[in-house]
Amino acid sequence: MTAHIIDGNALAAKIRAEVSGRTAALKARGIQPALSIILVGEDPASQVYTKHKVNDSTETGLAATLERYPADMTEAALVKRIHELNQDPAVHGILVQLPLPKHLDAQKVIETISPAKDVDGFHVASAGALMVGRPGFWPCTPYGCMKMLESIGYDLRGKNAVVIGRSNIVGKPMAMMLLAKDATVTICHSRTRDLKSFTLNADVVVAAVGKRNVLTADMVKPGAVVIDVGMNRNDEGKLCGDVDFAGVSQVAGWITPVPGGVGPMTRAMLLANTLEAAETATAGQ
Ligand SMILES: Nc1nc(=O)c2c([nH]1)NC[C@@H]1CN(c3ccc(C(=O)N[C@@H](CCC(=O)O)C(=O)O)cc3)C=[N+]21
Repeated sequence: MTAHIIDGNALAAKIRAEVSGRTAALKARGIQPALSIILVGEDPASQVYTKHKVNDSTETGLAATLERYPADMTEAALVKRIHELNQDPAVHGILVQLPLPKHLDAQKVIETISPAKDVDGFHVASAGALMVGRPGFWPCTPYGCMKMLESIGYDLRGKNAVVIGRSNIVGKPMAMMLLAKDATVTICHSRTRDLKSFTLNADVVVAAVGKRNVLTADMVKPGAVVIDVGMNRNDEGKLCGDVDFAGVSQVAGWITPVPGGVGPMTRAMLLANTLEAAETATAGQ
């Protein structure tokens, strides 16, 4: 058996096209949707990612501003800048690229972002809203995973979903989104005993650990949907996920590739969240 591939690049392109349409509608009302991205320090991966985000934004008609600050920026200065952006009606979304330099308390910094502009969905208020099913921004990576499931018409009601990983950014919000669709959700993590006993029972597995080959063919129920959130490098320096793709794709029914899976969807959902922020902020204007 060979799994169907869920093409994140293709689905992300579709979402970007929708975003472009909504951007055009806002512009017709004289509103320019705008995203401010803050990058502190020189992390090479962050520089690449933020450049991608600016390019994606420009391509879909959003105005993205990348503000770069030195690695020794103080928390007070960063918080002050975020307060200014919170007050600026021309800015609809604010994103502070992670990781931040060690001397800055990332969660504290994120919580200075107005929840109405928290397009990453990392604010504690956004997390709370997701948990209780109130309106608020959903973190882009798990949100993108839900869109991928939706794209194959997958009905989660009563299904067994296993999330491997319990981060605030992916694992926990992913579990909440699956639960809201009536899946029976299990969160596994580094202290889980006998991971395979859980994954073998899963109709859906989301791997979000950040380690290669966390999920291998012998751990997957035939026909299961496998979503790979991992971003790792193999021995040849090539990008790979948490899932042994070659093996698991022989067993699974559906699988997402890396690259070209969840990554592009994460970026697309950031655009969608920013549009949503702009539409909400300017409703009736
Ligand atoms: N405030 C904040 N928000 C984030 O959303 C955020 C962050 N900080 N810090 C870093 C992580 C990582 N992340 C990725 C998004 C897309 C790809 C992506 O598009 N990957 C491509 C490959 C890109 C490549 O070739 O390197 C793919 O999987 O096909 C990767 C990684 C967002 N993050």
